[in-house]
Amino acid sequence: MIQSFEPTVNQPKQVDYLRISLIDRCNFRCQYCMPEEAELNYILQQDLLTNEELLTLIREVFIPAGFTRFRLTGGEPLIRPGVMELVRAIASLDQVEDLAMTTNGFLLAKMASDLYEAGLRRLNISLDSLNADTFDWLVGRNGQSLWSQVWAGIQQAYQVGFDPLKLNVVVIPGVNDHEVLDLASLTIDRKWHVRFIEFMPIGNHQLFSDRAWVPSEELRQRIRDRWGLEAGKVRGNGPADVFQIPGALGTLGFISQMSECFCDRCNRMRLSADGWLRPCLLNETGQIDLKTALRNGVTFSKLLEQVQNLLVIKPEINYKGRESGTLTGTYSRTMSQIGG
Ligand SMILES: Nc1nc2c(ncn2[C@@H]2O[C@H](COP(=O)(O)OP(=O)(O)OP(=O)(O)O)[C@@H](O)[C@H]2O)c(=O)[nH]1
Ligand SMILES: C[S@@+](CC[C@H](N)C(=O)[O-])C[C@H]1O[C@@H](n2cnc3c(N)ncnc32)[C@H](O)[C@@H]1O
Ligand code: SF4
Ligand code: SF4
Repeated sequence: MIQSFEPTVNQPKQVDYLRISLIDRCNFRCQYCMPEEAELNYILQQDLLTNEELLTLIREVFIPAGFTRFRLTGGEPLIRPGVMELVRAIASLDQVEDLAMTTNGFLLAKMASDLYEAGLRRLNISLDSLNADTFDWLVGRNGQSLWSQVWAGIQQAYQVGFDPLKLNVVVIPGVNDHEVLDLASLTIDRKWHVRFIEFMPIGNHQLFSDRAWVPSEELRQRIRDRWGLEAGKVRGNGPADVFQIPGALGTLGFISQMSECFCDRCNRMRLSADGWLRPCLLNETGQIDLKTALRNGVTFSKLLEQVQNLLVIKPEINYKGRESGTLTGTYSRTMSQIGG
């Protein structure tokens, strides 16, 4: 497996990265994603892609279409039955250059070691607060302190050797934005990569209208004022702009889909747990139902052709709604259903 860091340059990217949602369910109810009161129609068991179907699509369609990097997400990927076997099978494919997972970390203390042994090397873990009460409120599980369980999962993943280890923080004004310096300081003597994500209007519209989002540049200025901030020496495959505190072991990433536009370097598509291929997170145009086609016996070459056609038109589909009001529209699938 090839390490995925590369020099700091922004250039148009080949679309070679597939985010796969393994399941739309979750053991958390994050306020910004799938709050307790949200009425969600979960995918029925029979509509989920089976492990075998998913592997077939990766082997026969996505790899031939040029995808070499895969991220497993959800919902919560670690509650997907058979996740370990799936990781092992994907990691063993020769053409797979990068296999990563985005998780809430709750089950990592007991699963990190087996995941590493199965071939996973990169983990992005959500950690929105260092305060147990704020965290429990944010993940919608008041009264049960989950923070220490997630923190133990992060430590375990670090010890097992996951590198890079990234922590994702969705910054919500008045909720956790005052913790930005504390969270940033985690990178000083640990080789962790803390990424601040601007809150997007998918998931909890009420919270978004009440609180809105904090521009990354404002966060950077606070960090600059405290320690100074320089361009990161390495960057990932994704939308984050990478910086670091001078002399720090880790880095700081800023995912700024509200204040900036990184769509010109978009290198990804998304596959939902029920087999819909989506060319853009924030634009619902152009999705294709690969599961139904596969189950109806459409040939692999025909499926490949459909994906290749979608790749051709993806630049036209990439998110263009900033000025035309898409941000206030409602999406038919939420973040937990798309995979972030
Ligand atoms: N607008 C937009 N946001 C994205 C995109 N990819 C990721 N994000 C945002 O970044 C968050 C964190 O993404 P991760 O799942 O950690 O993955 P990543 O940052 O792309 O991963 P790396 O491969 O480690 O760089 C997602 O939940 C989204 O909020 C994208 O293509 N477009
Ligand atoms: C949908 S979750 C799925 C994976 C896993 N359950 C987790 O939380 O890491 C993927 C990412 O989406 C982010 N996310 C969810 N809703 C968001 C929103 N409305 N705005 C910005 N990021 C969001 C989460 O913080 C997480 O980093
Ligand atoms: S952000 Fe992740 S952990 Fe939180 S509710 Fe959404 S899917 Fe679950
Ligand atoms: S908003 Fe769409 S086009 Fe832009 S980076 Fe995200 S997925 Fe790609």
